[in-house]
Amino acid sequence: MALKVGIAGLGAIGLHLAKALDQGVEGLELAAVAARDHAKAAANLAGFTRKPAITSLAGLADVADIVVEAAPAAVFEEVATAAVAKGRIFVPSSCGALLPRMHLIEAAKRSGARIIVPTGALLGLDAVRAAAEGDVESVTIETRKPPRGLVGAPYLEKHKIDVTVITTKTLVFKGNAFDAAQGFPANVNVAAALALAGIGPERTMVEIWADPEVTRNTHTIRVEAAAARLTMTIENVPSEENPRTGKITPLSILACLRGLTSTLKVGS
Ligand SMILES: NC(=O)C1=CN([C@@H]2O[C@H](COP(=O)(O)OP(=O)(O)OC[C@H]3O[C@@H](n4cnc5c(N)ncnc54)[C@H](O)[C@@H]3O)[C@@H](O)[C@H]2O)C=CC1
Ligand SMILES: O=C([O-])CC(=O)C(=O)O
Repeated sequence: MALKVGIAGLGAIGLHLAKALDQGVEGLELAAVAARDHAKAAANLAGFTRKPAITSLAGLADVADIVVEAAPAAVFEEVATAAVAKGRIFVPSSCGALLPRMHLIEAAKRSGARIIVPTGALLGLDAVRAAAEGDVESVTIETRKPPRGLVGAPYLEKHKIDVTVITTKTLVFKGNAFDAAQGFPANVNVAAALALAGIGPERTMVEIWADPEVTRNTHTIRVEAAAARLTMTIENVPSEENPRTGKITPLSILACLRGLTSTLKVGS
């Protein structure tokens, strides 16, 4: 029997994922979505072969085996708490919001839920996890985004940094992954995923650059470990709906969901 999928948020990630699931993915069935604007959601779902139910954020966990969160970080808790309490498989996009809520992992242990953080807009988490089974000296991530992809970040507002007037590449943040995720909740979920894969949010170091010369959301990770040295870069095409979000993100989540049911699974 197919696993039922519920998606919170029908934006750059959620709508693409919903469309892909509606086109048919073996072992998975789109059962429900939660959206802020129900009329808009109904219009977006009009052409779907099998229309999913439209539920509340918490209501997804009542009907879905797998709850994918693809909404703003501000509503993360509502989706996550219900999914974990009901023992579902919870797949967060806003994984930066998980860092200050690690109690959800204890709650998941009690309920039998699983929390599966997708690689999302990043790369190489298989190698980082493997390296972290041994000794790791350092993990860093350098993120470069076109300035418009950083607008609205609470850290920039707090420090009165106006990225729209930047004309040369500028380092706007340097610190650990925990602080990066709090200051840039819509920009560096990748840093949170990297931290969770490797040596944790306090030791994972992050640089965020506003760079008018880049057209892609670019992330470079560097790992110094006893077993290997890794340097990897991904250059993501920003999505039309939300320039903060790379187009690869819904594809990565789809690949992650396929891995939950497929007979052949590649990568750790
Ligand atoms: N893990 C990763 O690698 C990445 C994570 N993200 C994160 O994923 C999340 C989703 O990203 P996008 O799809 O680009 O955002 P988006 O802004 O395009 O879409 C979010 C959707 O959630 C809806 N929404 C807002 N409040 C809601 C509510 N109360 N109930 C239901 N729906 C609600 C909005 O109407 C919108 O359609 C964001 O937190 C983003 O920062 C984005 C890119 C990469
Ligand atoms: O899409 C990207 O390049 C990364 C991103 O927004 C995030 O990690 O939140």
